[in-house]
Amino acid sequence: MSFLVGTRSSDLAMTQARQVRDALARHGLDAELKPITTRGDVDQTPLSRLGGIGVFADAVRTALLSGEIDLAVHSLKDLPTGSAAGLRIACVPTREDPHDALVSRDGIGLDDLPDGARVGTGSPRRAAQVRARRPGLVVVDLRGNVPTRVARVLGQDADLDAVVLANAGLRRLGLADVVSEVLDFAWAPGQGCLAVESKVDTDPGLATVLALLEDPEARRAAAAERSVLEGLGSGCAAPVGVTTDLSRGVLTAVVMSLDGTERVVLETQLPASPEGCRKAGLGLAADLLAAGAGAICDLSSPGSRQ
Ligand SMILES: NCc1[nH]cc(CCC(=O)O)c1CC(=O)O
Repeated sequence: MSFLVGTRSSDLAMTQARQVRDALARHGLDAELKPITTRGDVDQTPLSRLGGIGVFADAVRTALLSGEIDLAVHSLKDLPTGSAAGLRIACVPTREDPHDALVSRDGIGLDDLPDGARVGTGSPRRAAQVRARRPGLVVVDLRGNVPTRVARVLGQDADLDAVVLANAGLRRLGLADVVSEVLDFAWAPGQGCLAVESKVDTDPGLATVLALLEDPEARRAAAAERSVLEGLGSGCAAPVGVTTDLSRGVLTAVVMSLDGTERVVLETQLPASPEGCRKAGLGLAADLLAAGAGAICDLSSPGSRQ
């Protein structure tokens, strides 16, 4: 019996799904890839207007529920925080680097770009962080898959001086060489993690193997980080960044104004269980709101959280 692994049709999504397929094969399970085109791949409207949450995941989840595929491989940060009826995140494999990366020409770092340089990102969080660090730079809205975005800086018709992308996506695509600087920005909740989703009542043999691919540390960090967004009620066009330091057991969250001039930063201790981590993240979100996070940006509007 061969299982069908569904994912978005982008290079990155297919590469991620291939990794999961290969891991299943190492445990003796046969699986094939099935690309699924989503609204987020077809529509080039800025994510902050498209109603970001779930834009990439919905079509893949529908295919999973209908039995067209047996597994869905998502970038965890693109999954809506609420659970989907009948589905579960069967495993969170070992996390890639969660940081953002700057891609510029000649390896120029963020602090060395000249004032007026044009930096591309479609993420309000990344835009706020770039503006906070370098108010003299011009942030340009950007969509498209990872290679397309890199080409805006390094391609023939380059029109930007730099772009900010997830280091995880670049590394998975074998593009680590183009990175000029790994940024110390607070990252998007779940960035660098995959979520392998199945039906609650999936094949028991498949469920057993998926449990072997689980990285408990990645699951804890993902649970903590995602619950911050859940607690803020964010979709989120709101610039929300997090960092998790599992060795110290600390989750930090930052809510920024879009122009990068204001921020509220708080941290909390993480307990051992994923459910405890989720509660800690929800508590941190409540504390952020009590500290005025809702006054510096619109936390409720839908949009990108890349
Ligand atoms: N929103 C698009 C998206 N979803 C996941 C990744 C990269 C991989 C990851 O963050 O795990 C990206 C590209 C990016 O943010 O640059």
